[in-house]
Amino acid sequence: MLNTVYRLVAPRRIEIAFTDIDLFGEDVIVRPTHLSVCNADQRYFQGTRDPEVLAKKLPMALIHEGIGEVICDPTNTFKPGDSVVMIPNTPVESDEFIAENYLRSSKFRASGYDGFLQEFVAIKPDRLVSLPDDINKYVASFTEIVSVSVHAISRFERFSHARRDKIGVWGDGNLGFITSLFLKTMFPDSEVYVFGIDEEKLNYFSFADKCYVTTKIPKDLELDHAFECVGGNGSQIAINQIIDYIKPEGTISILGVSEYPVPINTRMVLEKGLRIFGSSRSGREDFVKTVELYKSHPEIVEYLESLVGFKKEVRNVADISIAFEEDIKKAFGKTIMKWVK
Ligand SMILES: NC(=O)C1=CN([C@@H]2O[C@H](COP(=O)(O)OP(=O)(O)OC[C@H]3O[C@@H](n4cnc5c(N)ncnc54)[C@H](OP(=O)(O)O)[C@@H]3O)[C@@H](O)[C@H]2O)C=CC1
Ligand SMILES: O=C(CO)[C@H](O)[C@H](O)COP(=O)(O)O
Ligand SMILES: [Zn+2]
Repeated sequence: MLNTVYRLVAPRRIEIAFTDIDLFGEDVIVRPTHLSVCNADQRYFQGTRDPEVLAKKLPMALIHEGIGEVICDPTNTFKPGDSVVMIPNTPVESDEFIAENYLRSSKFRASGYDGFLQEFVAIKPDRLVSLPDDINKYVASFTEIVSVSVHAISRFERFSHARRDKIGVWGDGNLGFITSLFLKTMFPDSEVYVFGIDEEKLNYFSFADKCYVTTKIPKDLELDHAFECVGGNGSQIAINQIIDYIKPEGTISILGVSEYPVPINTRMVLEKGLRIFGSSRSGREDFVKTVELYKSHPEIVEYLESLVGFKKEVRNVADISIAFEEDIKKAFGKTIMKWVK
């Protein structure tokens, strides 16, 4: 079957390519319905990655956050019409100690390998997780970034000491919102404090115990542990501020992506005996856990509705480009493209 793939060939230039899809192989054929834009897509779209990286990874279809409906499944795992979330990480081996998203051999869609911006996606059945029929599809479209938070919090549970009375989250954007919301859900006895730049954005964090603008943090405030969800140029200030406010033996979870190495106050990391760990992407078990949490805590999905930002119906390259350009301008929330057949 002929498939249309929407590939970024150069910054801000998306072109159509045609590929052939085997309907009788081992892949499920999914028609993407709702696709959500990640900051990583924007770094490729705007060409802010290193030119060498762009030269190596383009052309490729963007988007690694998305859901769709099953068209056909030669493996009989899914039925036509099933609503599914697609997992972008694609492992080719397994390891006893190293999670699928950290194996250097794994491929990741929209990072050097075609993402979900295609008419049809051919995908292994274990890279799909069924969604409840009645879930808000705009919210479900960004399940991948939610699963990244769930993954980092699950690792935090393994790495941090058990006094978790006060946990700080730096970043008043999407990842900060999701991480603080899931910390409240997964550690209901902990107080979650959010630290951001903009009071208006912090108003969205109604579930948090306290919110602070980073220039007005009380001097005597102390945290047991903290998450950095800022990335980019803000990473350095955020990580060093965390180091200032965290108690000895605390754990810092780093999630923000930076293009350049970030200088941090290692002297205080040593003096306080801090543990710092990074997390990137997620795997099948994180997606399954995320969908289970949607079902067991339906209020999560309601809170996540606040992140549904600009909705764009897309039919062609021009519509897709508008979605990416509008996403650059938005103040808060996710941009979601809905395919119109
Ligand atoms: N590890 C992973 O697998 C993943 C990593 N990411 C990365 O996480 C980062 C955040 O993503 P996302 O939430 O979508 O992006 P957003 O831009 O929505 O959020 C970042 C927020 O942090 C705010 N900020 C800037 N400086 C500071 C500071 N010093 N202290 C506190 N907040 C600050 C920004 O404010 P302002 O806009 O005013 O600058 C913005 O609101 C990105 O680098 C992204 O690429 C995303 C998904 C998965
Ligand atoms: O967004 C992400 C996961 O959801 C990661 O930040 C992204 O996968 C990093 O990959 P790349 O090197 O292509 O930016
Ligand atoms: Zn992402």
